[in-house]
Amino acid sequence: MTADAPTTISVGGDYDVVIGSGVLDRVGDLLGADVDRVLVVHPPTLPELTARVTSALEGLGYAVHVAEVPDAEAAKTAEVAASLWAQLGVAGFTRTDAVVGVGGGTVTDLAGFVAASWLRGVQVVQVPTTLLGMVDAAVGGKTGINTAEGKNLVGAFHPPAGVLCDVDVLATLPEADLVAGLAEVVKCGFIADPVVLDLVEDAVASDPTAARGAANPHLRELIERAVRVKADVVAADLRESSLREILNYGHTFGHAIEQVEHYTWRHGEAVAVGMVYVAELARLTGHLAGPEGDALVARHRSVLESLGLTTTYAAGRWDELLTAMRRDKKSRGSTLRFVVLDGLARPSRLAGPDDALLQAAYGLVSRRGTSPS
Ligand SMILES: NC(=O)c1ccc[n+]([C@@H]2O[C@H](COP(=O)([O-])OP(=O)(O)OC[C@H]3O[C@@H](n4cnc5c(N)ncnc54)[C@H](O)[C@@H]3O)[C@@H](O)[C@H]2O)c1
Ligand SMILES: O=C(O)C(=O)C[C@@H](O)[C@H](O)[C@H](O)COP(=O)(O)O
Ligand SMILES: [Zn+2]
Repeated sequence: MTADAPTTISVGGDYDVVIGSGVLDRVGDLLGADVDRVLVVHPPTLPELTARVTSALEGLGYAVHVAEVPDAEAAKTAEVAASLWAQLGVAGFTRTDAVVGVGGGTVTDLAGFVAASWLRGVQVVQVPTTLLGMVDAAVGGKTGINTAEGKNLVGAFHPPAGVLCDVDVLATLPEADLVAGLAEVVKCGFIADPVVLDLVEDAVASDPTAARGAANPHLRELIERAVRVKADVVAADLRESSLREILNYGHTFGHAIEQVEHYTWRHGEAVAVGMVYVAELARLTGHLAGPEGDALVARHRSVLESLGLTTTYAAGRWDELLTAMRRDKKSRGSTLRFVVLDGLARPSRLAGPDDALLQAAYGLVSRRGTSPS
C-alpha cells in the first residue's frame, strides 16, 4: 500500500469512499451531474476546512450556501434539521441539488438526514473530518437525529453519493476524539477482521502514545480495513434486516450510557464500555465459553484500555440504562436483542436474556464515578 496514493473503496458498486492524503479539494469529483446548488453543513470548529471545501466547490461553478450547526451531539436535533430545511427552501434547492456534510459523525448524520428528507431525497456527499466519521458514520447511509427519548430515534437509510476521507485533517483532531474513533475500528476487529486487533496491539506495543493519535503507524491501514468491513456489510444489507446488525456491536449498552449521561460522553467512549458489557453478557449466557471465551473477553478490556479507553461505568444506574436499552432499534416488542460473539469474528444474536443476567453483566462493568476519562 502506498500511503500517498488515494484508495477507492466501492460500496456495492453504488458509490465510492475515497481515502487519501491532501484530497479535500477533490470534493467536486464526488458530486453527480446536474447539481447547481450545494449546501455545505459544518460545525463551528472547522472554519479552515470548511473554507477549503467551499472554495473548491465555488471554483467549479456551484452556487454554494453554507450552514453552520452547533458542535457535536447538539447538531442532531429536530430544531437544527428544521433550520436547514428552511435554508434549503429559501434558497430554492431542487431535486438535482446537493448537501455536503463537512465534520464529524454528528454533522454527517444530520446532513445525511436533511438530504434524505428534503424533497424526499437529494444527494449528499460526506466529507468526514474525524476518524469515527471516516470509518463509520459517513459510510453506509444510516442518517439521523436524536429525540428527548433517545439516540438516533428519527432517521432514514440514505446512502451518500460519495465519501471523501482526507486523512491529513486528522492532524488537528484532539486525541480523545481520535481514540473514540479507534473504538469503532476495534469493533470491526472483533466482529469481522481480527487483523485490525493485531495492528492496534502492534501500534500500542511499539509506541503507546503514538498509537492514540494521527501518528499511529497503522492508521491508514486501520481506516481502510474498517471501511472495507462496513462497506461489505452495508452492501449486503443496507436496511439492517439482519447482517447489518453486527455493526451495532456494543451499541445497546453504549447508546444507553450516552443518553443517561446526556451526551457528555463521546459515542466511541460509550461503545467501548458497551462492547465489554456485551462480551461479559456473552460469557454469562454461554455464547463465549471456556478458556478461549475468557481470553476473548480479556482481549476486549486489554485492547480498549491500551488505547486509554474506559471499560467501566458507574454503578447504581441500572433502571435508567435498562429503560434506554429497551428503545434500541434491535428490540422486538418487549424482547431486548444483542449482537454477541460466539468467538472472534463470529457474531451472533442473543434475544431476551434473563434480567438477572443483564444486570449481572452490568455488575461486571460497574464502578464508582461517571467520567469516561
Ligand atoms: N450513521 C452511522 O452509521 C454512525 C456510525 C457511528 C457513529 N455515528 C454517530 O456519529 C457521532 C459521533 O461522531 P464523532 O465521534 O465524529 O463526533 P463529533 O461529530 O461530535 O466530532 C467530535 C469533535 O471533533 C471536532 N472535530 C471534527 N473534525 C475535526 C478535525 N479535523 N480537527 C479538530 N476537531 C475536529 C468536532 O467539532 C467535535 O467537537 C454520534 O452522533 C454517533 O451516533 C453514526
Ligand atoms: O452502520 C450501522 O449499522 C451501525 O450500527 C454503526 C454504528 O456504529 C452507529 O453508531 C450507528 O449510528 C448506530 O445506529 P443505530 O441504528 O443503533 O442508531
Ligand atoms: Zn457507532
